[in-house]
Amino acid sequence: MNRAQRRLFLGGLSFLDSLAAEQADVVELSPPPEQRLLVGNPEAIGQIFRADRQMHLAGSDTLRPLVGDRSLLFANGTRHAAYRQSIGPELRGNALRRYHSTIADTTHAAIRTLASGSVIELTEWTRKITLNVIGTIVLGPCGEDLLHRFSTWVDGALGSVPRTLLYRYLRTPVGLPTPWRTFLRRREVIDRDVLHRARSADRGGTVSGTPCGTLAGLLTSGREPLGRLDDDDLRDQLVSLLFAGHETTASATAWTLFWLERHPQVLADVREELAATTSEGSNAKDVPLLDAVCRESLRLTPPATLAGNRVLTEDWDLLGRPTAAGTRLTPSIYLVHRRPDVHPDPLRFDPGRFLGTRMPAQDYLPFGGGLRRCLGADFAMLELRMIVAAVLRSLDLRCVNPRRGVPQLRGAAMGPKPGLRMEVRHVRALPT
Ligand code: HEM
Repeated sequence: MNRAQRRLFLGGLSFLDSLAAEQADVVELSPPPEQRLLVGNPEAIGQIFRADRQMHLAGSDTLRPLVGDRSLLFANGTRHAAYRQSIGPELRGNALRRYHSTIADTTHAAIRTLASGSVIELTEWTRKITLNVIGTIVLGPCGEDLLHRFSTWVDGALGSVPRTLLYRYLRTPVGLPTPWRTFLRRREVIDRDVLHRARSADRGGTVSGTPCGTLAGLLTSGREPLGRLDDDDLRDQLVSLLFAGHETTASATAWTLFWLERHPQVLADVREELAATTSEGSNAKDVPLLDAVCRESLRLTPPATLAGNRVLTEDWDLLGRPTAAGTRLTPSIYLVHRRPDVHPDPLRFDPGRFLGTRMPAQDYLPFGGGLRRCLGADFAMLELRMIVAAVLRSLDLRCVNPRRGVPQLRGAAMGPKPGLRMEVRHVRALPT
């Protein structure tokens, strides 16, 4: 690990902020022969995404023990294409309609637990909602217990920088109890339970409707191009979807609610928009301002600061800079979103940037891009709009400690600092 890499790992966002201040284009994190470049130039990132077929995705050492070696997040070539071909259609277009009631019911249930005057830890609250939603979509109704244990397990590894450091660098299988051994012990139980649920869904035990009523049903159906998955493969895909499908969305929802609370005029305008429609936020066209608010929140505080690490499979030319095969390229979403030459006054929350215009993919990339663009992007936008709309329709929130509304990394995801709290000022009746 060289100095820049150490600064990225230990300093995290403060290091990225210093690079953003100088509008860094390409930063060497480690020298050849295992060169690693952090890329903050939109043109270069566009070039990388367009050449994704010439790249090989290197997984993340932090996430690998969580999601497994065979995770679709790290797959390459035909296997990667098969995962995308199988799962992708379930997470976009008309297929999204069947998730509306899950998102609405889960959000309403979470709102019903709140009384006027109560105080919530914002990201914990949004995380519960998004984990319940993705849990239902992946495994079917699966009860709080399994999801709670899943969440505790992830938290043990990624919940804070010291925890992540211990989990990542003290991976000794024997000796004193370490976070790593606790992690492995918990993983064993979770794997068993997740597989059990998926296989019983396979037998029609818990999932109503078609065998593909859940993503587990789809993955256990044996359909081509994936074919039959053995237990290890199935486990890795289920845990990957549960993980990727809730952490980032929870952060995005918390950020959006936070930014709205900090900008009362925007909040009033969104409420007016909602008052003029019966929409639950499922269709972006019915709520253009709310949609713009969600997009601006993803720009200013992107839950994923980096896209996946791409490794060049042949010599290349990156913005006129000769770059050898084997170089690892990491596109930085955070750096692009904070460039004043791309987003004037980048630290200002201004949803107007997204009203009536489409930003070029290389300038705005909360979901990455190219062949690896987030498979759940459309689903995530749907969920984000629907949760925020339901909250605004039924709750008035006031931030108790806005100073905690600053970004902090949690593994790969960037959320508000833990402990950011909202007081529930007023609760309005929900639709029955
Ligand atoms: C606001 C929420 C989300 C954000 C910001 C986000 C962001 C990202 C990013 C940056 C990537 C890497 C793309 C690249 O390397 O170019 C990614 C990949 C992925 N995401 Fe998401 N994501 C979100 C929600 C979700 C959800 C809800 C799901 C599942 C239902 C999901 C599933 C995936 C999968 C499977 C991949 C791997 C795609 C591949 O390698 O082919 N994500 N996401």
